[in-house]
Amino acid sequence: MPKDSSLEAHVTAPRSVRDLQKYYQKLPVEFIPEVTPHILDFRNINSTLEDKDSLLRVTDTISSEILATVYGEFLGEQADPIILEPINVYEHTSLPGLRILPSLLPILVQESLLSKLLLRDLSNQEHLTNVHLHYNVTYPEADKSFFDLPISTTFTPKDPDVHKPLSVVEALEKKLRWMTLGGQYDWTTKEYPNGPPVQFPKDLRNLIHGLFPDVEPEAAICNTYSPGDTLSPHRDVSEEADKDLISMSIGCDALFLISLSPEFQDDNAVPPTTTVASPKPQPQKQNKKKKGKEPPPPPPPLDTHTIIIRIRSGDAVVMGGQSRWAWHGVPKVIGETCPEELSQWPSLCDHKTPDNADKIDWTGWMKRKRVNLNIRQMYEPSGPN
Ligand SMILES: O=C(O)CCC(=O)C(=O)O
Ligand SMILES: [Fe+2]
Repeated sequence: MPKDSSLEAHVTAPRSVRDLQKYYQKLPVEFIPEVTPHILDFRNINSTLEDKDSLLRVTDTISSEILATVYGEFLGEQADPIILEPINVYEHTSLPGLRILPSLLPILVQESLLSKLLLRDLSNQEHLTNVHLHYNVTYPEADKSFFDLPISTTFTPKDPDVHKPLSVVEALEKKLRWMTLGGQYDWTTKEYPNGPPVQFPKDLRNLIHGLFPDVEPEAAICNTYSPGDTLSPHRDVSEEADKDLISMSIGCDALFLISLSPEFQDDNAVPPTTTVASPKPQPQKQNKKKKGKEPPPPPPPLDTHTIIIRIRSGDAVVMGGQSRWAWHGVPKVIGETCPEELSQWPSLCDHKTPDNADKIDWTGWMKRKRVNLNIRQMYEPSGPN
Protein backbone atom coordinates (compact mmCIF):
# COMPACT_ATOMS: atom_id res chain seq x y z
CA MET A 1 0.00 0.00 0.00
CA PRO A 2 1.85 3.13 -1.16
CA LYS A 3 2.44 5.88 1.32
CA ASP A 4 -0.04 8.73 1.04
CA SER A 5 1.25 12.31 0.91
CA SER A 6 -1.11 13.15 3.80
CA LEU A 7 0.94 11.00 6.18
CA GLU A 8 2.74 13.67 8.14
CA ALA A 9 4.97 12.62 11.04
CA HIS A 10 3.96 15.50 13.30
CA VAL A 11 0.14 15.17 13.12
CA THR A 12 -1.59 14.12 16.38
CA ALA A 13 -3.84 11.07 16.59
CA PRO A 14 -7.64 11.41 16.17
CA ARG A 15 -9.62 12.13 19.31
CA SER A 16 -11.17 8.63 19.43
CA VAL A 17 -7.71 7.01 19.50
CA ARG A 18 -6.43 9.41 22.17
CA ASP A 19 -9.53 8.71 24.31
CA LEU A 20 -8.97 4.95 24.10
CA GLN A 21 -5.30 5.36 24.96
CA LYS A 22 -6.21 7.47 27.99
CA TYR A 23 -8.86 5.00 29.18
CA TYR A 24 -6.55 1.95 29.07
CA GLN A 25 -3.63 3.92 30.50
CA LYS A 26 -5.72 4.82 33.54
CA LEU A 27 -7.44 1.43 33.90
CA PRO A 28 -6.10 -0.30 37.03
CA VAL A 29 -4.56 -3.67 36.09
CA GLU A 30 -6.97 -5.58 38.33
CA PHE A 31 -9.89 -4.37 36.20
CA ILE A 32 -8.45 -5.67 32.91
CA PRO A 33 -10.47 -8.94 33.21
CA GLU A 34 -13.66 -6.88 33.39
CA VAL A 35 -13.01 -5.24 30.04
CA THR A 36 -11.67 -8.43 28.44
CA PRO A 37 -14.39 -8.57 25.77
CA HIS A 38 -12.82 -5.46 24.30
CA ILE A 39 -9.31 -6.90 24.25
CA LEU A 40 -8.08 -9.40 21.68
CA ASP A 41 -6.26 -12.00 23.76
CA PHE A 42 -4.76 -14.92 21.84
CA ARG A 43 -5.02 -17.18 24.88
CA ASN A 44 -8.83 -16.97 24.60
CA ILE A 45 -9.51 -17.11 20.90
CA ASN A 46 -10.54 -20.71 20.29
CA SER A 47 -14.26 -20.11 20.62
CA THR A 48 -13.89 -16.96 18.53
CA LEU A 49 -12.22 -18.86 15.70
CA GLU A 50 -14.96 -21.50 15.61
CA ASP A 51 -17.51 -18.79 15.03
CA LYS A 52 -18.17 -18.44 11.30
CA ASP A 53 -18.72 -14.69 11.74
CA SER A 54 -15.40 -14.27 13.49
CA LEU A 55 -13.34 -11.33 12.30
CA LEU A 56 -10.15 -13.22 13.09
CA ARG A 57 -8.71 -15.79 10.66
CA VAL A 58 -5.57 -17.90 10.31
CA THR A 59 -4.35 -16.83 6.89
CA ASP A 60 -0.89 -18.39 6.78
CA THR A 61 1.66 -20.38 8.77
CA ILE A 62 5.44 -20.34 9.13
CA SER A 63 6.61 -23.95 8.75
CA SER A 64 8.56 -25.91 11.37
CA GLU A 65 11.41 -26.27 8.85
CA ILE A 66 11.79 -22.52 8.37
CA LEU A 67 11.59 -21.91 12.12
CA ALA A 68 14.19 -24.61 12.86
CA THR A 69 16.60 -23.27 10.22
CA VAL A 70 16.28 -19.62 11.24
CA TYR A 71 16.42 -20.25 15.00
CA GLY A 72 19.19 -22.86 14.64
CA GLU A 73 21.35 -20.29 12.85
CA PHE A 74 20.51 -17.56 15.35
CA LEU A 75 21.30 -19.68 18.41
CA GLY A 76 24.49 -21.10 16.90
CA GLU A 77 25.65 -24.65 16.46
CA GLN A 78 26.00 -25.36 20.14
CA ALA A 79 22.22 -25.23 20.58
CA ASP A 80 20.26 -28.50 20.45
CA PRO A 81 17.95 -28.54 17.46
CA ILE A 82 14.60 -27.18 18.57
CA ILE A 83 11.46 -29.03 17.66
CA LEU A 84 8.83 -26.50 16.81
CA GLU A 85 5.19 -26.44 15.86
CA PRO A 86 4.37 -24.29 12.84
CA ILE A 87 3.37 -20.76 13.79
CA ASN A 88 -0.04 -19.43 12.82
CA VAL A 89 -0.39 -16.04 11.20
CA TYR A 90 -3.66 -14.34 12.18
CA GLU A 91 -5.40 -11.50 10.39
CA HIS A 92 -8.30 -9.39 11.56
CA THR A 93 -10.92 -8.09 9.11
CA SER A 94 -10.98 -4.69 10.80
CA LEU A 95 -7.35 -3.96 10.02
CA PRO A 96 -6.42 -5.19 6.53
CA GLY A 97 -2.72 -6.00 6.32
CA LEU A 98 -2.18 -6.42 10.06
CA ARG A 99 -0.70 -9.83 10.90
CA ILE A 100 -0.32 -11.20 14.41
CA LEU A 101 1.97 -14.14 15.20
CA PRO A 102 1.45 -15.19 18.84
CA SER A 103 4.40 -17.05 20.45
CA LEU A 104 6.59 -16.67 17.37
CA LEU A 105 9.85 -16.58 19.33
CA PRO A 106 10.71 -19.56 21.58
CA ILE A 107 12.07 -18.69 25.02
CA LEU A 108 15.67 -19.57 24.05
CA VAL A 109 15.49 -17.16 21.13
CA GLN A 110 13.92 -14.45 23.31
CA GLU A 111 16.71 -14.84 25.84
CA SER A 112 19.44 -14.75 23.21
CA LEU A 113 17.84 -11.74 21.51
CA LEU A 114 17.72 -9.88 24.84
CA SER A 115 21.39 -10.57 25.45
CA LYS A 116 22.41 -9.47 21.96
CA LEU A 117 20.40 -6.26 22.24
CA LEU A 118 21.11 -5.21 25.78
CA LEU A 119 24.47 -6.76 26.64
CA ARG A 120 26.11 -6.33 23.20
CA ASP A 121 24.37 -3.73 21.00
CA LEU A 122 23.70 -1.24 23.78
CA SER A 123 27.48 -1.13 24.43
CA ASN A 124 28.17 -0.19 20.79
CA GLN A 125 28.72 3.56 20.78
CA GLU A 126 27.16 3.91 17.32
CA HIS A 127 23.75 2.94 18.74
CA LEU A 128 22.20 6.01 20.31
CA THR A 129 19.68 5.98 23.15
CA ASN A 130 17.36 8.51 24.77
CA VAL A 131 19.91 8.80 27.61
CA HIS A 132 22.43 10.24 25.11
CA LEU A 133 20.11 13.20 24.48
CA HIS A 134 20.88 14.68 27.89
CA TYR A 135 23.89 12.85 29.36
CA ASN A 136 27.50 12.05 28.58
CA VAL A 137 27.36 8.28 28.72
CA THR A 138 30.18 6.34 30.38
CA TYR A 139 30.84 3.13 28.42
CA PRO A 140 31.90 -0.26 29.77
CA GLU A 141 35.28 -1.66 28.65
CA ALA A 142 35.41 -3.94 25.58
CA ASP A 143 33.33 -7.15 25.84
CA LYS A 144 31.56 -5.86 28.94
CA SER A 145 28.06 -4.43 29.18
CA PHE A 146 26.37 -1.61 31.05
CA PHE A 147 25.17 -4.29 33.46
CA ASP A 148 28.85 -4.80 34.44
CA LEU A 149 29.54 -1.17 35.36
CA PRO A 150 30.37 -0.49 39.01
CA ILE A 151 27.60 0.90 41.18
CA SER A 152 29.49 4.19 41.55
CA THR A 153 29.18 4.95 37.80
CA THR A 154 27.33 8.15 36.96
CA PHE A 155 26.61 9.89 33.66
CA THR A 156 27.21 13.64 33.77
CA PRO A 157 24.46 15.86 32.35
CA LYS A 158 25.07 17.84 29.16
CA ASP A 159 23.36 20.80 30.78
CA PRO A 160 23.90 20.74 34.59
CA ASP A 161 21.36 23.55 34.99
CA VAL A 162 18.64 21.23 33.70
CA HIS A 163 19.63 17.70 34.75
CA LYS A 164 21.35 16.14 37.75
CA PRO A 165 24.02 13.46 37.25
CA LEU A 166 22.40 10.10 36.47
CA SER A 167 23.58 6.92 38.18
CA VAL A 168 23.91 3.74 36.12
CA VAL A 169 21.24 2.19 38.36
CA GLU A 170 18.74 4.95 37.55
CA ALA A 171 19.70 4.76 33.87
CA LEU A 172 19.08 1.02 33.49
CA GLU A 173 16.21 0.76 35.95
CA LYS A 174 14.08 3.60 34.68
CA LYS A 175 15.58 6.18 32.34
CA LEU A 176 16.56 4.01 29.35
CA ARG A 177 13.53 3.98 27.01
CA TRP A 178 14.97 3.36 23.56
CA MET A 179 18.03 2.49 21.56
CA THR A 180 18.33 2.77 17.79
CA LEU A 181 19.94 0.13 15.56
CA GLY A 182 20.96 0.63 11.91
CA GLY A 183 19.63 3.97 10.58
CA GLN A 184 19.64 6.19 13.67
CA TYR A 185 16.12 7.61 13.78
CA ASP A 186 15.95 11.13 15.17
CA TRP A 187 12.90 11.36 17.44
CA THR A 188 12.92 15.16 17.46
CA THR A 189 12.95 15.80 13.73
CA LYS A 190 11.26 12.43 13.07
CA GLU A 191 13.72 11.74 10.27
CA TYR A 192 16.55 9.37 9.44
CA PRO A 193 19.80 11.29 9.05
CA ASN A 194 21.42 11.61 5.61
CA GLY A 195 24.54 9.61 4.92
CA PRO A 196 25.25 5.90 5.16
CA PRO A 197 23.34 4.24 8.03
CA VAL A 198 25.05 2.33 10.84
CA GLN A 199 25.43 -1.36 9.91
CA PHE A 200 22.42 -3.34 11.15
CA PRO A 201 23.59 -6.25 13.41
CA LYS A 202 23.95 -9.19 11.02
CA ASP A 203 22.57 -11.92 13.27
CA LEU A 204 19.47 -9.85 14.03
CA ARG A 205 19.06 -9.10 10.31
CA ASN A 206 19.22 -12.82 9.47
CA LEU A 207 16.70 -13.70 12.20
CA ILE A 208 14.18 -11.10 11.04
CA HIS A 209 14.73 -11.55 7.30
CA GLY A 210 14.57 -15.34 7.73
CA LEU A 211 11.12 -15.07 9.31
CA PHE A 212 9.89 -12.20 7.13
CA PRO A 213 11.72 -12.45 3.78
CA ASP A 214 9.84 -9.48 2.26
CA VAL A 215 11.58 -7.06 4.61
CA GLU A 216 15.24 -6.04 4.61
CA PRO A 217 15.89 -4.77 8.17
CA GLU A 218 17.74 -1.46 7.92
CA ALA A 219 16.71 0.30 11.12
CA ALA A 220 15.16 -0.71 14.41
CA ILE A 221 14.07 0.87 17.63
CA CYS A 222 14.50 -1.17 20.74
CA ASN A 223 12.01 0.16 23.29
CA THR A 224 12.28 -0.69 26.99
CA TYR A 225 9.24 -0.21 29.22
CA SER A 226 8.52 -0.58 32.93
CA PRO A 227 4.94 -0.96 34.19
CA GLY A 228 3.47 2.57 34.12
CA ASP A 229 5.39 3.54 30.97
CA THR A 230 3.35 4.16 27.83
CA LEU A 231 3.94 4.93 24.17
CA SER A 232 1.51 7.52 22.88
CA PRO A 233 -0.46 6.94 19.67
CA HIS A 234 1.59 7.67 16.57
CA ARG A 235 2.16 6.52 12.99
CA ASP A 236 5.57 5.43 11.74
CA VAL A 237 5.72 7.39 8.51
CA SER A 238 9.40 8.41 8.17
CA GLU A 239 10.43 5.42 6.05
CA GLU A 240 10.59 5.84 2.27
CA ALA A 241 9.86 2.17 1.62
CA ASP A 242 6.31 1.00 2.19
CA LYS A 243 7.50 -2.38 3.50
CA ASP A 244 5.93 -4.08 6.52
CA LEU A 245 6.80 -2.83 9.97
CA ILE A 246 7.71 -5.72 12.27
CA SER A 247 7.37 -5.60 16.03
CA MET A 248 8.59 -8.29 18.44
CA SER A 249 8.05 -8.20 22.17
CA ILE A 250 9.77 -9.83 25.13
CA GLY A 251 9.01 -9.74 28.85
CA CYS A 252 5.91 -8.30 30.50
CA ASP A 253 2.56 -8.25 28.67
CA ALA A 254 1.24 -5.02 27.18
CA LEU A 255 -1.95 -3.64 25.69
CA PHE A 256 -1.39 -2.51 22.10
CA LEU A 257 -3.92 -0.19 20.51
CA ILE A 258 -4.14 0.00 16.73
CA SER A 259 -6.55 1.98 14.58
CA LEU A 260 -6.63 2.37 10.82
CA SER A 261 -5.93 5.93 9.70
CA PRO A 262 -9.11 7.54 8.31
CA GLU A 263 -7.41 7.96 4.88
CA PHE A 264 -7.13 4.19 4.60
CA GLN A 265 -10.54 3.18 5.86
CA ASP A 266 -12.29 1.41 3.06
CA ASP A 267 -15.60 0.42 4.50
CA ASN A 268 -16.12 -2.24 1.87
CA ALA A 269 -13.30 -4.16 3.56
CA VAL A 270 -15.45 -4.75 6.62
CA PRO A 271 -18.72 -6.70 6.39
CA PRO A 272 -21.40 -4.02 6.72
CA THR A 273 -23.32 -5.96 9.38
CA THR A 274 -20.31 -6.18 11.68
CA THR A 275 -20.04 -3.72 14.48
CA VAL A 276 -17.66 -5.49 16.87
CA ALA A 277 -13.95 -5.36 16.15
CA SER A 278 -12.75 -7.95 18.64
CA PRO A 279 -13.81 -11.39 19.89
CA LYS A 280 -17.52 -11.80 20.45
CA PRO A 281 -18.62 -9.80 23.46
CA GLN A 282 -19.46 -11.93 26.44
CA PRO A 283 -22.00 -10.93 29.07
CA GLN A 284 -20.40 -8.06 30.94
CA LYS A 285 -19.74 -8.98 34.53
CA GLN A 286 -21.10 -6.58 37.11
CA ASN A 287 -18.21 -4.32 38.11
CA LYS A 288 -17.65 -5.23 41.73
CA LYS A 289 -15.63 -3.00 43.98
CA LYS A 290 -12.09 -4.42 44.24
CA LYS A 291 -9.88 -3.77 47.22
CA GLY A 292 -11.71 -0.54 47.90
CA LYS A 293 -11.06 0.81 44.38
CA GLU A 294 -13.92 2.41 42.49
CA PRO A 295 -14.85 0.29 39.43
CA PRO A 296 -13.82 2.01 36.20
CA PRO A 297 -16.37 3.47 33.80
CA PRO A 298 -17.12 1.20 30.81
CA PRO A 299 -14.52 1.44 28.03
CA PRO A 300 -15.13 3.76 25.08
CA PRO A 301 -16.69 1.78 22.21
CA LEU A 302 -14.33 0.45 19.56
CA ASP A 303 -15.13 1.46 15.99
CA THR A 304 -14.83 -1.11 13.21
CA HIS A 305 -11.24 -0.16 12.42
CA THR A 306 -9.75 -0.25 15.90
CA ILE A 307 -8.56 -3.16 18.05
CA ILE A 308 -6.71 -3.60 21.32
CA ILE A 309 -4.43 -6.62 21.56
CA ARG A 310 -2.87 -8.12 24.65
CA ILE A 311 0.72 -8.73 23.49
CA ARG A 312 2.76 -11.37 25.29
CA SER A 313 6.42 -12.28 25.42
CA GLY A 314 7.52 -13.83 22.10
CA ASP A 315 4.61 -12.41 20.06
CA ALA A 316 5.16 -10.55 16.80
CA VAL A 317 2.88 -7.98 15.16
CA VAL A 318 3.40 -7.10 11.51
CA MET A 319 1.85 -3.93 10.14
CA GLY A 320 1.53 -4.21 6.37
CA GLY A 321 -0.90 -3.10 3.65
CA GLN A 322 -3.36 -0.47 4.86
CA SER A 323 -2.30 -1.11 8.46
CA ARG A 324 1.29 -0.07 7.71
CA TRP A 325 0.29 3.53 8.34
CA ALA A 326 -2.18 2.85 11.17
CA TRP A 327 -2.24 4.81 14.41
CA HIS A 328 -0.87 2.69 17.24
CA GLY A 329 0.28 3.03 20.82
CA VAL A 330 0.97 1.16 24.03
CA PRO A 331 -1.35 2.43 26.79
CA LYS A 332 -0.32 -0.14 29.35
CA VAL A 333 2.48 -2.51 30.38
CA ILE A 334 1.20 -5.15 32.78
CA GLY A 335 3.63 -5.90 35.60
CA GLU A 336 4.33 -9.37 37.02
CA THR A 337 3.63 -11.10 33.70
CA CYS A 338 7.19 -11.78 32.50
CA PRO A 339 7.62 -15.52 31.73
CA GLU A 340 9.34 -17.34 34.59
CA GLU A 341 12.16 -18.56 32.31
CA LEU A 342 13.20 -14.98 31.50
CA SER A 343 12.58 -13.42 34.87
CA GLN A 344 16.15 -13.97 36.10
CA TRP A 345 17.77 -12.32 33.04
CA PRO A 346 20.59 -11.10 32.95
CA SER A 347 21.72 -13.81 35.33
CA LEU A 348 24.76 -14.24 33.03
CA CYS A 349 26.41 -11.28 34.74
CA ASP A 350 29.14 -12.24 37.22
CA HIS A 351 27.83 -12.48 40.72
CA LYS A 352 29.14 -10.40 43.55
CA THR A 353 32.36 -11.63 45.13
CA PRO A 354 34.65 -9.86 47.61
CA ASP A 355 36.73 -8.84 44.55
CA ASN A 356 33.89 -7.03 42.84
CA ALA A 357 31.94 -5.70 45.78
CA ASP A 358 31.21 -2.55 43.74
CA LYS A 359 29.26 -4.63 41.24
CA ILE A 360 25.47 -4.48 40.89
CA ASP A 361 23.54 -7.73 40.98
CA TRP A 362 21.11 -7.19 38.09
CA THR A 363 19.57 -10.66 38.30
CA GLY A 364 15.83 -10.25 37.73
CA TRP A 365 16.00 -6.93 35.84
CA MET A 366 13.81 -8.42 33.12
CA LYS A 367 11.04 -9.35 35.54
CA ARG A 368 10.10 -5.67 35.68
CA LYS A 369 10.47 -4.92 31.96
CA ARG A 370 9.01 -5.18 28.52
CA VAL A 371 11.43 -4.97 25.59
CA ASN A 372 10.07 -4.31 22.11
CA LEU A 373 12.09 -4.48 18.91
CA ASN A 374 10.48 -2.46 16.15
CA ILE A 375 12.06 -3.13 12.76
CA ARG A 376 11.85 -1.08 9.59
CA GLN A 377 13.12 -1.04 6.03
CA MET A 378 13.97 2.60 5.29
CA TYR A 379 14.51 2.53 1.53
CA GLU A 380 13.32 0.69 -1.54
CA PRO A 381 16.06 -1.63 -2.92
CA SER A 382 17.19 1.17 -5.26
CA GLY A 383 18.37 3.17 -2.21
CA PRO A 384 17.49 6.61 -0.80
CA ASN A 385 15.74 9.11 -3.08
O1 LIG B 1 6.20 -1.27 21.93
C1 LIG B 1 5.43 -1.52 21.01
O2 LIG B 1 4.72 -2.54 20.97
C2 LIG B 1 5.30 -0.56 19.83
C3 LIG B 1 6.50 0.28 19.56
C4 LIG B 1 6.31 1.22 18.43
O3 LIG B 1 5.23 1.40 17.95
C5 LIG B 1 7.46 1.96 17.87
O4 LIG B 1 8.59 1.79 18.32
O5 LIG B 1 7.26 2.71 16.89
FE1 LIG C 1 5.34 2.62 16.17
